[in-house]
Amino acid sequence: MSSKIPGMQHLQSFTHRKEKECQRPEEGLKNDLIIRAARGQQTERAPCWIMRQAGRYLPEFRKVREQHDFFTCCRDAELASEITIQPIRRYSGLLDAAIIFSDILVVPQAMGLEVEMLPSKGPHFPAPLVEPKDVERLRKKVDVEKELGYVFDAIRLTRKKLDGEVPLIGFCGAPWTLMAYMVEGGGSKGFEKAKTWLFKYPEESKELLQRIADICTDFLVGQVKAGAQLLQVFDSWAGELSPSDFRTFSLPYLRSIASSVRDALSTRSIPCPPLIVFAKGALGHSLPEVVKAGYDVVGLDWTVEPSVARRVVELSSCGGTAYKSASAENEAGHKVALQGNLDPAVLYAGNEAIEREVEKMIRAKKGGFGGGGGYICNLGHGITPGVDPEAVKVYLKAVHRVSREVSGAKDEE
Ligand SMILES: Cc1c2[nH]c(c1CCC(=O)O)Cc1[nH]c(c(CCC(=O)O)c1C)Cc1[nH]c(c(CCC(=O)O)c1C)Cc1[nH]c(c(C)c1CCC(=O)O)C2
Repeated sequence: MSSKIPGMQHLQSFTHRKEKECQRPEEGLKNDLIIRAARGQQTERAPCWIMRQAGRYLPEFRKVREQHDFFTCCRDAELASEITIQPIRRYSGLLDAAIIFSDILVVPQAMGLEVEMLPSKGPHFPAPLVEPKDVERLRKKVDVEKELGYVFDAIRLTRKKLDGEVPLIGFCGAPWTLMAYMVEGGGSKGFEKAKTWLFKYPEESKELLQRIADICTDFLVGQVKAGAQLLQVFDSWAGELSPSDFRTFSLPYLRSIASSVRDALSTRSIPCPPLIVFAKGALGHSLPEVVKAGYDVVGLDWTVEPSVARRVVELSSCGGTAYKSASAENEAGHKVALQGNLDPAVLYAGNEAIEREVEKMIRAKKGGFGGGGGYICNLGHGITPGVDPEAVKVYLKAVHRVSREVSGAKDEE
């Protein structure tokens, strides 16, 4: 049918060709450390990036924000790419990835909910979902190209500007975390409203969670097509759920996203970039389950001991009895890598404390991740606004030094 429309055939084959031409994420990169580490490989040092690295602790970001509203920054490709590159420029040679400047809440916006960013209060939904019938207010079908094309534009422009210096990470929020915002109407202490949904309307909650997961899948696939070279799913509020509720209301949707993104890309013959999952606060009880959720990398917060996480991955991949059911091989067939996990508050404590805590995080004899590869250094959550940018430099330099020392020296300690 469509091929009868003049010019359509050409357009279709063009789109097809463009998709076919989609590169492997590491192609053209001057620094592919993070891609190799994400695939479980040994690296000459641990690659490093920082959650929320483009943000309020940077004076250059605050300067842009004086002139422009938060979501304007997200929607304007020039501004979003500029902000994305700010930390790469400032910490030249010290950061091994950029993350596209945007927010997890662009997905609820795309679904039809209004979200404002209130100064010093954070996100606010003027009309949150109060009960299941409110779901009818959401768009039935979300066209991600139409609603979120501005993110894809920002990714394309940022890739151009980065010119292969470091890879670009795309991201989305996890279904449970997004549902929590959509129902609470903003940040929350106890998540009473969102949890009321889970306990009072479990089936409707699952429907909503799956709907969000499907949009996240389309959104992540679109980001890869636009040039994202790794993807991270942020489940910032995973730790608010009991172990059993996490396995009922969060984990299945994290799995769904990983497998659907892999399927969708493979159908289009597009190589799947490494997938990272960050389920904050849930790993104390569910690390083996998250390790086998279909991601290449599991992000850890600071409540998990690095050496213990290493053991969980090791044991499950060599058929150890402790976690026999957990296969630590992801779908790409390599051992799951780990990311994390310095307490962001360490960055307030001065150079000596930063050096000491980096040593603890990385040296195996101190309980750290060690030098066995398959490790991406990060904080255990986002960097906070009050951090001195100079402290970040001290931190990054310490990571380079210590991780270079331990790298490959599996039994150095
Ligand atoms: C929960 C969450 C949100 N957003 C995000 C999460 C998950 C990560 C996490 O748990 O920290 C993710 C996010 N938000 C932002 C990014 C950009 C890329 C990056 O540098 O990491 C990313 C990856 C920019 C932002 N998103 C926001 C800012 C600051 C807003 C401002 O400039 O006023 C930035 C730079 C606003 C935002 N957006 C959100 C909140 C709660 C807030 C307000 C408080 C805060 O800053 O943390 C929702």
